[in-house]
Amino acid sequence: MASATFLSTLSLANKNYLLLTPTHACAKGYTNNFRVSNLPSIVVRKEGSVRSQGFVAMQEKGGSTLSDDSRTKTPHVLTVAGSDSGAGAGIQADLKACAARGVYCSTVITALTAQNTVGVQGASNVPEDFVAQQLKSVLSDMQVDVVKTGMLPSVGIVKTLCRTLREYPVHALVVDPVMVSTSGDVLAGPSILSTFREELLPMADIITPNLKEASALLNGMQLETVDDMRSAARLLHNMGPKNVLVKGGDLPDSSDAVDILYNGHNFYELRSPRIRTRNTHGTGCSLASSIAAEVAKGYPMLSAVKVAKRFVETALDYSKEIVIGNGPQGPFDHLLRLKSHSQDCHRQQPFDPSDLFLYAVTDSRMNKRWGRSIVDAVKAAIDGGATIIQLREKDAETKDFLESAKACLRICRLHGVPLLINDRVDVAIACDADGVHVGQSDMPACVARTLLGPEKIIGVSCKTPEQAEQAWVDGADYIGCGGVYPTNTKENNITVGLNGLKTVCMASKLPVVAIGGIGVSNARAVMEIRTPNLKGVAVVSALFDRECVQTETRKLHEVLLGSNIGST
Ligand SMILES: Cc1ncc(COP(=O)(O)OP(=O)(O)O)c(N)n1
Ligand SMILES: Cc1ncsc1CCOP(=O)(O)O
Ligand SMILES: [Mg+2]
Repeated sequence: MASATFLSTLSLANKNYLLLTPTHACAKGYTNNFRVSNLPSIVVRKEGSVRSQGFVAMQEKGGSTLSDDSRTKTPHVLTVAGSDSGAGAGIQADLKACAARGVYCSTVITALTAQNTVGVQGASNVPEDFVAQQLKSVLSDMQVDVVKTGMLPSVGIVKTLCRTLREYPVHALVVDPVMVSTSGDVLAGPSILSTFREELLPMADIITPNLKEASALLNGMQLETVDDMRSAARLLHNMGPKNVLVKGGDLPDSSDAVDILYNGHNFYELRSPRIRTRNTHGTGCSLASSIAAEVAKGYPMLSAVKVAKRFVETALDYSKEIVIGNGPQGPFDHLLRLKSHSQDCHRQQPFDPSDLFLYAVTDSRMNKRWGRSIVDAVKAAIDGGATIIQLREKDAETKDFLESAKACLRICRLHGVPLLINDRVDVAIACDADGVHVGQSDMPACVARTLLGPEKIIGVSCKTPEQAEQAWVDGADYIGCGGVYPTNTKENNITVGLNGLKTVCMASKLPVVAIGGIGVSNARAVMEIRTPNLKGVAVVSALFDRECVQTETRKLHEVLLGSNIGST
């Protein structure tokens, strides 16, 4: 075990590190807080604590000692809990909650349960010595910040955990004293209560009982009001945990969800509107894991609890209509992804380069000039044969842009035409558009990719082979090359001509759409440069600065079909 009480060297990734005692670290300007922004986030703790005797890792370089910011530690939660085969609660919920909250999560499994949305059909405890082995494997190697406990089904397992935590201290311990599943099945019997009270609770930084669990820990005390919850929190605090969160989800006659947090000095009443949903299985596990995640990131307990509670409420609200299983209590979606995928019958198709064939790019000024809404413009372009739409609304207020984008998206989805947003990655995310188009001075494509995820379509404007190469490296799906011809639509835009287009097409590993001054009269000439990855033309004024968008789109469509290039 690394000790903070002496100075030593440690080899990490073939580099030598100095282990600093808390005294050294504080003298260097590190605080006793767990994580300080911009500083290496390895724990510095007071000596004598049962917590982590952590250290600040300092890289030795050429005799001088430099702080190694490049090795910022990943926040790490270890969950010690039971497996839920239905994956709504237990280990599986903990993993999802930690993933959603952006921390690493390792697992020690204490029991296997056969479980679904109806209830718990069976449970089998993992032997104590194998729980001990799992704990040792993770804690001896993986720099765990916070241990979170869930189902601890035997006195022996609780004792094993407490013993191992004394041997391998961590920064914080979050105890969810799971005793009864949400379906009412008993997961830890009364014999465990005294071991909880005497051994586990005194080690905890926070415990998170619901009303039934708080009552069981307090020998059956009646808990029916918020005042009762406060009394329970105080009594539980006397058992040794630093903080107590009594969850009032089961409180009768309350339209709000009220939880009481008590830290021995102050009571905090955390109140939020109750979310009416069937899908609450695993709420307790997820809340405790989320608290653990925020503590692992370095938040103080009150902030951690508030953020965790808000996260779970958001996920519950998002998951209200999800249908999984036939029982009374369904799981919810921690990653806020399942609803749009499962319920949207017009979901996005994977990107197909042939969609670039007739690429219609809207322009708010032109539509205004011709007295049509952006939605009408998009409808007309699709009716005329546009194969992809980009909303390029440079003057729109964000709120109006978002509303229009949502309306356009409904139309596009109905017709199976992808809808991209120009420049505004935020708007694309907010309306769940199919992707974005960004230029060289917009948000870098690699950042947009991180924000949008792997499935969305990203296009990048490129005038040179180098830019085309970078777009590919950044994870773009296509490039827009131009202006091929002079244009009034974009000010100060350099024209690359057909030669520039050809050069970029030949260098590009990505499909290309040509843009700039293109219309019925010259589209054929553009396509005739005959490079296989030129898939189509992107057009603004030749479609939208005209009286009838549908007619102009149809004419261009015919020209492109006539050129017989790029459509496959
Ligand atoms: C398909 C397509 N290609 C290029 C552009 C131009 O994007 P950008 O360079 O960011 O300029 P603005 O359109 O934002 O003025 C485009 N929009 N679409
Ligand atoms: C946005 C853009 N990027 C390069 S040229 C251009 C304008 C294209 O508009 P138009 O089709 O009216 O020439
Ligand atoms: Mg742009």
